[in-house]
Order: sequence, then C-alpha cells, then structure tokens
Amino acid sequence: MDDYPRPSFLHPRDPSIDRRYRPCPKKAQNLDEIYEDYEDSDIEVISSEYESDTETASLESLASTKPATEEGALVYLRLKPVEEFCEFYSIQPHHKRLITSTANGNQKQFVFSDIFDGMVTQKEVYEQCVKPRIDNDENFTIMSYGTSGSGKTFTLIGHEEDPGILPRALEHIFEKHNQNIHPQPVSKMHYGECKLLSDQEAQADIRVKNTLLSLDDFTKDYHYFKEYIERDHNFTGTYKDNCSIFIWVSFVEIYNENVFDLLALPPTLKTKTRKKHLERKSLKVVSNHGNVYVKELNTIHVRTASEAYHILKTGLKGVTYADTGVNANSSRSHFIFMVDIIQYSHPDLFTTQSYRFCDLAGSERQTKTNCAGSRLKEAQTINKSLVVLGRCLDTANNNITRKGNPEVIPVRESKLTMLLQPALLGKEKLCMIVALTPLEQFYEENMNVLNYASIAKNIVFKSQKKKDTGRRFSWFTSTNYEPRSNDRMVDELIAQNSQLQYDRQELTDQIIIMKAEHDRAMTNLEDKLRKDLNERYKKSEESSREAWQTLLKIETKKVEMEVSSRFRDQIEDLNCELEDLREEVLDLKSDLNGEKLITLELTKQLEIAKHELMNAQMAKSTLQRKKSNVLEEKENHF
Ligand SMILES: Nc1ncnc2c1ncn2[C@@H]1O[C@H](COP(=O)(O)OP(=O)(O)OP(=O)(O)O)[C@@H](O)[C@H]1O
Repeated sequence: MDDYPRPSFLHPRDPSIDRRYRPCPKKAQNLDEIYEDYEDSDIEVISSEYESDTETASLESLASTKPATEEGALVYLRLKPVEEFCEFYSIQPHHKRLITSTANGNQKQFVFSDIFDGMVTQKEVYEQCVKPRIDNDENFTIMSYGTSGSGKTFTLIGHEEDPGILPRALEHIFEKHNQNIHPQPVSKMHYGECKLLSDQEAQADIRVKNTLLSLDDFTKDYHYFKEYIERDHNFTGTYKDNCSIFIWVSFVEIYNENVFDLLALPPTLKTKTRKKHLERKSLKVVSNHGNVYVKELNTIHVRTASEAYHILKTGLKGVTYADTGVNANSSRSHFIFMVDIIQYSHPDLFTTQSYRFCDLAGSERQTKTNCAGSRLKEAQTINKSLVVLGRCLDTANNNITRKGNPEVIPVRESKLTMLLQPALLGKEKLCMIVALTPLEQFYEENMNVLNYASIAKNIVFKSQKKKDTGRRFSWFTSTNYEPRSNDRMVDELIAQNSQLQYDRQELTDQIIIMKAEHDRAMTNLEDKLRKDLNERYKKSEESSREAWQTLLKIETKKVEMEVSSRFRDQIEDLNCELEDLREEVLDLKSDLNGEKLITLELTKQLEIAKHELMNAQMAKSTLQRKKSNVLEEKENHF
C-alpha cells in the first residue's frame, strides 16, 4: 500500500495536478477498481507504461507496443546528497517515482526512467544513461537540467577524481573505435554533409588543434582520470574490416543569447572574463530543415581520448563561471560539447553519428542569488532561455495529444533551443538528467523543473539510429577491390578527392549552363503566357461587357413594366385629380379677373366722385367769396 491519498468520488481531485493527467474514475466502479485505475493512470507521470508490478514485464510490454524506431525521451532524476532530506520530497525507487508534497497536503508525483539518489555514483549514472546509447551507435542529445547548484555540471563534467558522463563518454568512444580511428583529418562534417578535405584544409585543421593542445598541459590530470576510468569501466572495441573512423569535436557556449566558440583561435582564455566577452566573436546559428549549424565554428579532429580530453579541458577554461548566492562556482551560460563521428566503410558507405552533451545553466530566483548588474542580466537571459525551452517541450507535448495541425514549436525564440532543435523536434534521441537539491528552499524552482521534465518525457524520437550517406559517395567504388590498410585507403581517398574536385568543377560548370538555359526557357515561357493571358483577358472583357449591357436593358425593361403594372390605377386616379385641380385653377383665375375689373370700375368712380367733390368745394368757396363780397358791398353801401 502506498502512503498517498487515492482519488475517489468521496475525495476531490488534487487541483495541483494538470487537468490532462488527472485520474478520472469511471461511473459504477467500486473503490478497488478506482484504486487500480489510479495505479495505471498517468498522474503527473512521465510514462505510465513503466508502471507495473514487475519492472521487466512492463518494459517488455512497452517494447512490444511501440515501433522500434519510435520511443519517448529518457528522463532521469539525480538527487544531490544533502545532510537532511526535506520531508517535502519522497522517492519510491521501485516505482521510479518521486512524490512531492507541501505543508497543506498537496501532492504531486513524477515517474522517471530511473531515479539516482545521493548515494548513486558517477559510474552508475554513466552506465545507465549514456553507455547503452554509445554501444548502440545512437545519435543523442543529453542535457543536465535543474536549479542552480543542484549538480548539473558535476553530473556532466565532474571532478578529476570523480569524472562525469562527458569525459567517460569520450574515453568510451575512443576505446570502442580505437582500432579503426584514422590519424589524418580526411573527412569532415560540413553543414550536415561528409566533406573530403584537401591537403591544405587538413593541415590547417591540424595546426588549429596543435595550437589548442599547446595552451595548457593536462597530461597529469588525464593520467589520473584514466586510472580512475579503468577502475570503473571495462570499455572494449572491436576491429571493423575496411573501415576508417574520423572523430571531430566542437564546443560552444551560449552566454547572454550570444553563441561563442570555446575552441576559437586566438584564444583569449587567460584574460579577465569581462574583457574576454568583449573580444570574443558571436557566431550565427543557421538551421535547415530541422538540422542546425553554427557558422564558422571550429571543429577539431581528435585521434585519441587524451587529445579529446585536452580539448574539452581547454574549452572549459573559456566557460563563464561566477560566485552566486547559491553556488560558489555557478555556470553563467549554457554549453554544448559536440562529438561527430564519421565512419567510412569500403567501398562506398559513409555513416555518421553525433552526440551532444549540454550543460544548462541553472534556473534561479534573483532573490536567492542576490545578483545585480551583469550577474542579474546573465540570470535574466538564462531564465528566459529556459522558459523558451519549457515552452518548446510543452508545445511538443501538446502536439502529441492534440488532433489536427500541430503547433509550431518555438525553437527559434532562443539560441539554446535553436541548437537543441534536433532533439526537441524528435529527430535525435533526447536524454535529460534532472538534477535536484531536495531542500525546502528550492521547492518552488524544483517543481518548475519537474513539471517541464515530465513533459520532456513525451517527446517522441522518430528517426533512424544512423545517418547513411552511402549512395552519395558511390564513386568510391573500386572494381579491383582488395582489403587494404588504413594508410592505403587514405592514399586512395586523397587521389579520389582530387578526381572529385575535378568532377565537382565540371558539374558546377554544367549547372551554370543548365541554369542559364533554364532561365532563358523560363523567360520565353513567361512572355508567351503573358501574351496569352492578355488576349484572353481582352476577349473575356468585351464579351462580358456586351453581356452586361444586354442584361442591363432587360432588367430596366422589367423594372419599368413591373412599376407601370403595379401603379397603373393610382396613376389614373392621380391624373383625374390633376385634371379637376386644373379646372378649379382656371375657374379661380376667371373669378379673379372679374373681381379685378370691378375694382377698376369702382376706382374710376371713386376718382370721378373725388373730382366732383373738389369742384363742389371750389364752387362753394367761390360762392362764399361772392357772398362775402356782396355783404361787404352792402355794408359799404349803407
Ligand atoms: N551528486 C553529487 N555528489 C557529490 N557532490 C555533488 C553532487 N551534486 C552536486 N555536487 C556538488 O555541488 C556543488 C554544485 O554543483 P554544480 O556546480 O555541479 O551545480 P550546477 O547545477 O552546475 O550549478 P550552476 O547551475 O549554478 O552552475 C559542487 O561542488 C558539486 O561538487
């Protein structure tokens, strides 16, 4: 019996569990059935398929249900040894399950491909996480992910007396291929293709390597490390007939969203950190169909494990570390160490493998690290790129569950995700080691890391184990084949290389001629098409204009007829009314004329009367004057 509460109809579901993964008991089930459901369900669980009574049985059933070429990412948990393991974390090693809980009783569970507690050694981590991948020639990206100071760099690089997975992997790779490794840099990966190097190019590469090797002497460290490795592992390799192997390494750092070559020349490794960043050249990242390359990146041809170890250590000297509140030697950048292996098998088969080892800078709270100034800017860019990484994992996971068109995974939003895109897009196997400090103070950040790690598990790797570029190199076929030593094969390769360069020049010329012919043909075709289209357009324009005009006439007539039929009666009534009104107007006009005549007559009569009145008044006044004269005469007379 496990000690966590089981969901049922009586107990509510844990709200902290993502909706998609919440257990949902079926109706009409008894509690026993619900319990079984819960055991099999995917509760914040990375892979429910691993959940079974016997681990071997579940792994077998997983293998039978999934196609051999399609499998999920591997996510391992590594706990940092601490004095007092916080009660908020508990592990069930048998179930490969980590249970986190808070004071208020909220629980979350995470299942991993495996869990390594603080007692698990570097050797065991290597044997479990990396060894099988190299033994099986799988391309992979392995990254250490976690909060600041949780042991990411320790897991990847380790110390001289306790080396991490990367130096162990280098030793393993060289032991495995030892007998077939070719001492000269004859073939190299160039933008995803195997390229044969000319003498001058090979010499230039050797010069760069020698300069890097002369910078520091790590011979003592290497011997110490080698003894340690020999005690821990027993790597072996077998000789492959007619096969030459070329191993190339490169090393980049992503600091403040700039990509720097840690193997760049001239190295400025001994100058102060600040000055170093000013001097270093930021490189461009280019991607093509999901394959990603760093422009002008130095790749170094290494012949022995010792050389590879020296190159790794030299590059590590350029990585930016600083003292933060959480870790005295904290990585302030992400770095990726890349190993490309080219395998040439006579007569014409080239295969390539690539291994990427990525140490992510730790996610951190600025309040805990107490950083300011450039440290603060570093922390912000680190957190931003980790957020983008989380979003990429989330989108990749959603695309698996959602129906319809998949969402675009935002790999281009940060340099880190751009460089990790083969793994994020499922083209390369992803292996993640989640480093965790099981202390209360890191609880919140740990939950963040665990949530994204659980999503990462669902990224499905779909491509083949090896890239086979055999056909492209078919001209290596020799009719008089006889087994040769590596040196003879190289002589032949060099001779064929000059033939190839000659052929390439011829092909380039042919391409130029064909391109010119093609351009001309295309121009003629375009002219013809343009003329054709023009004529067709004119014709269709005329015919459509005529058709439109006829249509317009018909429509106008139709409208007129409809209008006249609909309003005929009303128009007649209105016409009658109009006629009546006209007559009335005429009557009124004649009346008006009569009245005008009367008015004129009366005016005339009035004038006459006025005139007569004036005459009468004048006669009256004359009479009065005569009367007064008569009276006056009378008076005078008397
Ligand atoms: N499993 C472990 N066993 C022993 N020591 C460990 C383990 N994990 C971490 N340490 C120690 O813890 C310290 C911090 O580890 P490390 O530098 O690897 O952390 P980190 O996660 O890389 O931190 P940052 O992100 O800040 O760079 C180192 O001194 C390391 O030796």
